Amino acid sequence: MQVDVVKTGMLPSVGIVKTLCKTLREFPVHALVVDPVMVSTSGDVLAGPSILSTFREELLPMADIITPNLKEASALLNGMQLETVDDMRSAARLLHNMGPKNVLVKGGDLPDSSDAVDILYNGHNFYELRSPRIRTRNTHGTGCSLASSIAAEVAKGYPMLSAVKVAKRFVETALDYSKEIDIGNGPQGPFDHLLRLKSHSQACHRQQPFDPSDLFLYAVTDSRMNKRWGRSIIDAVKAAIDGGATIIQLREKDAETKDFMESAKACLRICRLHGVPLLINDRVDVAIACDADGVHVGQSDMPARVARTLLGPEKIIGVSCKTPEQAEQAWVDGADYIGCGGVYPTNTKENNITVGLNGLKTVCMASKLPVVAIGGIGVSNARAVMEIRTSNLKGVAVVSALFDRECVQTETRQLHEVLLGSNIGST
Ligand SMILES: Cc1ncc(COP(=O)(O)OP(=O)(O)O)c(N)n1
Ligand SMILES: Cc1nc(C(=O)O)sc1CCOP(=O)(O)O
Ligand SMILES: [Mg+2]
Repeated sequence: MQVDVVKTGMLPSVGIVKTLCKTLREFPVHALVVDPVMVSTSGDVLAGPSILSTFREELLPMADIITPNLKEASALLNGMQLETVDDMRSAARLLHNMGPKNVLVKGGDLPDSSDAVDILYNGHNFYELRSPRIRTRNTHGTGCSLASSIAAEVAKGYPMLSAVKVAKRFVETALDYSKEIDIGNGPQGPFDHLLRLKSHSQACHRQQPFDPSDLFLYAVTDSRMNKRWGRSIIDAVKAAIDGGATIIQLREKDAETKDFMESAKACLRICRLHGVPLLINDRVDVAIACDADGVHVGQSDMPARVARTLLGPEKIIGVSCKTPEQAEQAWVDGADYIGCGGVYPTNTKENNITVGLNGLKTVCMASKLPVVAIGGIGVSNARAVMEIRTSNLKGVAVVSALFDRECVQTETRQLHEVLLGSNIGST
């Protein structure tokens, strides 16, 4: 049997570390994930300092990633004080000099931080991975689970940054899901890894984790418009993809649930063929039932936090936001992106408040999440929207300018050209 990825946990003696390194030299693997377990989250010392030099000299240089917590990073760096995110960056750089390809310094124990901040460094770039801190005593085993999840993602073929993001999201979602569990009397309780089995959403066949550049040309369908122009939702989706749409949302307000599910399944097959994510508007149940790539919810729909628990860590969740406060909440709730509008007045959504370009800019600047602009956008004004030039504005979401037209493919292609000409949003 060929082993692709090895993940190490507690290695309690020099002899064991040396045997492991010798075996890995003899039987090389695609990737080695080293969780340098020395000090547990609860503060117990799990491996003595005598093995530190063997770690530094033999094991770390072989690793594709190491995942120390603050105490472990400090122990590997001769007791270096780690109290701020800047300290974590310095530690990541120093540890990288010891030879691993990637270093993930986990800041779960960082004092005075309302977020859980981890620093990933690959020798070229630092990635500051933040998520809301989940207040619970059920944190036993989070470090091991994170490293194991990274190993599993790498074994599935994902690049390291994606693997770390998915693993972090998994741990965060599992922590949140199991924060109320009350087992035992110790200072820490366990968390429940099986949330996805329980939420019936284990199947995820999307090829890639969410990439914010997918928001570049976001086509949102409308059943009334398709009816008016005598085409099926499936033909509309095909045409939009052929014209260059980079993500599709099915916004079928009038559809019967059964018909909606059938159309969604057919659209999903087309989207998967083209590597284009498919989201469902409002209907988390339909998204789960047809294994869509995610959902888009508004302020009066199912809260994103609940949708996240139901959908699991890998599905895409977008939230409509008109204010910085809503954008902050979307981030706290575990959304992947926000939709901000109406940038211009629209006839597609009744009584929609127009926030204008200024409102869009204000929300973008406040948002920690990528943003897609929506509302009254088409070829004539898409460039002006993208020219507000905030780095997290990734694209435009459009309904009528694509679907209330005779040829969806031509309209989409033209909009695609305008967006490419604006040379923004694709980074
Ligand atoms: C990308 C994107 N942004 C905003 C919306 C609007 O969602 P919501 O406020 O829930 O309104 P409805 O679309 O459900 O009428 C969206 N759908 N997509
Ligand atoms: C669905 C939707 N949401 C909006 C918001 O502001 O949140 S505006 C909107 C309708 C967008 O349609 P069109 O591209 O035809 O203007
Ligand atoms: Mg909605």
